[in-house]
Amino acid sequence: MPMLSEPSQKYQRYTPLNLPNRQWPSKTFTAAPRWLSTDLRDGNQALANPMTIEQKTTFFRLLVQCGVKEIEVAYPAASDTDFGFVRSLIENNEIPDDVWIQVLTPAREDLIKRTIDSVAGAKHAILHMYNATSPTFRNVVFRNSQEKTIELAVSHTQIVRRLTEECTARTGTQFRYEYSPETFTQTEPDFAIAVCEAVKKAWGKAGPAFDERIIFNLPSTVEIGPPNHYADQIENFCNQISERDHIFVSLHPHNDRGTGIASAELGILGGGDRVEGCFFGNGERTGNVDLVNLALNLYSQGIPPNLDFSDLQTVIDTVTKCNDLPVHPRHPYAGELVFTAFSGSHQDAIKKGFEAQRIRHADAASKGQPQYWDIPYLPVDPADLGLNYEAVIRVNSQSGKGGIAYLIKQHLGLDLPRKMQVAFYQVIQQISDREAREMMVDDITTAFRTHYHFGGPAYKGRLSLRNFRISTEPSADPNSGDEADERRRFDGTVKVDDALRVVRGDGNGPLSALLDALRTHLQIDLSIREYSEHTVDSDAGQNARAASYIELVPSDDRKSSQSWWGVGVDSDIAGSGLRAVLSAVNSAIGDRALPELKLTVGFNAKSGQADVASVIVNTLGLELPRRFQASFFENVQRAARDAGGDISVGALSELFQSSYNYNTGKPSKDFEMTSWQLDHVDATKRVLKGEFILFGQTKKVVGEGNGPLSSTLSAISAFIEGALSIREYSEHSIGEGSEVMAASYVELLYELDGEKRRTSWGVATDVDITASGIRAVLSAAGRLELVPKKEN
Ligand SMILES: CC(=O)SCCNC(=O)CCNC(=O)[C@H](O)C(C)(C)COP(=O)(O)OP(=O)(O)OC[C@H]1O[C@@H](n2cnc3c(N)ncnc32)[C@H](O)[C@@H]1OP(=O)(O)O
Ligand SMILES: CC(C)C(=O)C(=O)O
Repeated sequence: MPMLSEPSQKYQRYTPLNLPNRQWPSKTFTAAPRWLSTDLRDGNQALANPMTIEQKTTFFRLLVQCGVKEIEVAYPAASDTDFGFVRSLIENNEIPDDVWIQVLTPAREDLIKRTIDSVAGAKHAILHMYNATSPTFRNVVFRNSQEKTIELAVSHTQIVRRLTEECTARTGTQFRYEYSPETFTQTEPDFAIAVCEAVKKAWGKAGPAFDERIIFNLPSTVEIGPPNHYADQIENFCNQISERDHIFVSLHPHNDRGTGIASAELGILGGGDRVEGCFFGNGERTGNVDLVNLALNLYSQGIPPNLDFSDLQTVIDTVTKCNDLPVHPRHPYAGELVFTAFSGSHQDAIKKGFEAQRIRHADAASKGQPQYWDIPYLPVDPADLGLNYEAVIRVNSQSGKGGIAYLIKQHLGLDLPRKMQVAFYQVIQQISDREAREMMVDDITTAFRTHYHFGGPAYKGRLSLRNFRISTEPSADPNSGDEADERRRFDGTVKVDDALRVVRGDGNGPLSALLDALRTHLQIDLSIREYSEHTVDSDAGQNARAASYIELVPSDDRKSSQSWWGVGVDSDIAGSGLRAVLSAVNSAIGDRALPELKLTVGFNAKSGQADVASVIVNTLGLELPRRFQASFFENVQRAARDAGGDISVGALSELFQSSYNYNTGKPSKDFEMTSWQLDHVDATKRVLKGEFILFGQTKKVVGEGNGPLSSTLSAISAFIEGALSIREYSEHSIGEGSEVMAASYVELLYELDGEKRRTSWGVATDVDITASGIRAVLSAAGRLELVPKKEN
């Protein structure tokens, strides 16, 4: 049958109360109500497969753990399982002393008796009896008049009193009494009050103390009106009932209209003291009111809910397992999507909110003021519920730059500049549009690493920085007298595709010097349009690193609409900037062919120092320091003159090896180390003992210094005239993993009375870095034509 065009012919409106002085609309929440969980009764009776004793026990323990102090555990007369469950709680001492278990019974003597038997021996129990009071139930279900309905409630309350007192006398169990005029919201208000007055009188023991109060539970058994009507009904009841201070008014909202939460909240404002409900709103039909939701609503208003959901995921997992019902992904607080924003403007606001809050909190902390939570779109902090921020922002085609930047910040620690956010957003948009799916965090960070050639060998671009040195060059105008005019020089080794290139350039800073080097050696002509940097891992103290961001544009078109962004992170600020330049350069060059390093050429009239150094690094793996390059270049030029022009690559590296006695394969050298031992005498004193070949003869040596190199010099000095000192030293690794070796470079200065000072470079490699340093010193010493000490 289709929906009716005139539904008033089928459905009747609720009858509003005439309550001219209603107070609840201007009241606010100040404290949490008492909570009763009816998961194990009203929740359980609504399940296709009611819980087993094991499931009920697990659920009971969870409720206790969350701090629920009144728990309706069963309808014991319904089944042996329910009866047995109550007995097992008591017999296994599962009930803490401050927890009251509650059991429900209809108004039938045999069933009341069995219900009381189920709780006999418990420390505390609430006996809960109900009978329906509304006209339909009176007429249809019970076929009772109003008088008979009151009589049923009164006579069975008297039975409850008698049987509970007998039980107390027998077992010591302390009872409280709860009475429910079932279908309260559909009952004539005056009649509901009349029934409760009669029950109170029949009970005859209600008093003002906590244990003495009678509980009147006023259920919206079926939610038939809006929440303001429920609030009116509760306020009216609270005003009319006698001895209000001898009563706890309990609310028991269902959710047929989807306003169970609102009904409970307005009902509390109307005077309710206590709320009965289920976790995540399980219960008959559309369920009972959700206690988790109600409690966290209070929490988000700064009111302690007296329930602990600090580990909400465990609560969800336990409840869904026991009920065998899922929690909807959009369920307030608990749904898996409720702390998640997919849409761009939400993400942007959340990201800005977190940034602003960090500053606001630091300020409040410094003034000893509360650090209030105020994040757009997030009413509570997921962390308070034991949830992380992982899911706060998820990215799909509806997302914007802000959300993506937030994830990059969260997961890579990088705070992208605004224009770079826009650029990276386009990268993600393209992927997300193309693949028509949500972009997971891994997708985004991988896209970032791939696009910017960032974060490890797997993401390396065509160009990568092997080593570098930045030095200061005096200004081109020596008369300027301005230190700011000093130029910077970049000397470094860059891996270009598969070859290593020694490059150099200068500029007014390290980055422009690198760009100059790339322009000179690789015909890559780009300039910087935007640069920014920040500290990463700022909590890491000395280990903090710098992140740099660079936008490059073609040098001949600084206003170009096309630009390339790059990012670099390094412990050194210059290093991070240089890496950022190469990151952007990698995007800019794409697949473009670069001028090749013609390793077949070796040396010819056009070759410069860098070309020769490039040959050495590619053939021998040695990354010569700049002044070593210059020194060797002079050798090469001399050799080329002698050879009448060009030198092949092979001859060039042989020349290097023979010049510095480096891995020549020749068995004996005039200066070599055959054994060594370095003793650390104290923090600044080392003693080197060993056997060196000096002037072609094996000598036992001893030297002392503050490190291996000075100790080696001291050991040699005993055998020579004049004085040796170290002018420059550097080292680097060659190879990777277990194959790694150390390469050391030393420039020695030799001073001999009456003679010109001489200098020479030496080089050595060894698996041990100390040994490679000692060998490099001997390699340099061997080229200095040292004068042996005259024998005394
Ligand atoms: C709104 C609520 O959630 S109320 C709680 C509902 N929960 C349950 O019903 C779960 C447990 N119930 C049961 O296991 C069974 O209904 C029992 C064991 C209580 C009773 O079973 P039965 O004796 O077979 O009766 P049945 O289930 O058919 O109940 C209907 C009878 O109880 C009467 N009845 C219904 N509610 C009540 C009540 N609160 N007090 C007294 N009698 C009642 C009905 O008028 C009807 O009586 P009739 O047989 O004379 O016409
Ligand atoms: C037994 C009563 C309180 C009940 O569950 C209801 O009316 O929903």
